[in-house]
Amino acid sequence: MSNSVGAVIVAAGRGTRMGTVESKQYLLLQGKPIIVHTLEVFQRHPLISQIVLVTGKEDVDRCREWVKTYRLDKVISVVTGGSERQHSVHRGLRHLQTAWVMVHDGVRPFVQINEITACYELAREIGASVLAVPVKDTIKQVDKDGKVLSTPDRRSLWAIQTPQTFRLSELLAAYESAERDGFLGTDDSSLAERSGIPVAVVEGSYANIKITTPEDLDFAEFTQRSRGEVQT
Ligand SMILES: Nc1ccn([C@@H]2O[C@H](COP(=O)(O)OP(=O)(O)OP(=O)(O)O)[C@@H](O)[C@H]2O)c(=O)n1
Ligand SMILES: C[C@](O)(CO)[C@H](O)COP(=O)(O)O
Repeated sequence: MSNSVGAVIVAAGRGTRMGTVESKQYLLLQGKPIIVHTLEVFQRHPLISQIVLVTGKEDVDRCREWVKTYRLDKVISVVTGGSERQHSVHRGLRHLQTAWVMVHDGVRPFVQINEITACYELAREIGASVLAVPVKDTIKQVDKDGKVLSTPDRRSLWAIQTPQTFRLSELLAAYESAERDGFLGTDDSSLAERSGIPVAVVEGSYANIKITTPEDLDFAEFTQRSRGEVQT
């Protein structure tokens, strides 16, 4: 139990920026739903013993079917999410029984096995970890009228991805505290940070995109095809 690792995969969003009728996590990539590609990476990882999939109420049945069809036997529960990502993660966390948890976006199917391992190892050492990449562009802080306020030093800026790894009990406490205080964050680490949990970054890959807008689908098709060709 002390080293056991579970994953909460969140897929209860509506994908409004993608603009498709079908929610983006269920669009097909090389003939398979994006969410299944994501689940398969965690299913394959030897460290992961349990997976909780969080999805929309109307999608629970088809997700359970895919769990059977694709033999995703580490998936212990398919549960319904909430109106914000944070609520969906919180619901998922309550169903895990492991010591450690990795929270991951269902629409990041290109995370690699070695990245998951590195995230777990750094979390064990530091307390918590997030996968991330250094930003490539210059970032400016801009006010509501479009006026540039400052240019932060790029060397200290990282674009944060998932997985994000924590002790399950500590992350649950951070989620309870955020709920009590009405704090809404855009990632899990921001809740951990405000609870005083030390978090460190693991340098990942620019390929671990969050499929968000239509142009991401071209990249996703290309990446999935080329990875398939390398494996065959
Ligand atoms: N209420 C929500 C919102 C988001 N997510 C999940 O969190 C991940 C990251 O969210 P994002 O890519 O921003 O997805 P959406 O919220 O679906 O996209 P949009 O903001 O364009 O509607 C996705 O796997 C999404 O399904 C979730 O489980 N529950
Ligand atoms: C958690 C996350 O993937 C980190 O990049 C991201 O913040 C989630 O995106 P959302 O738009 O806030 O749902």
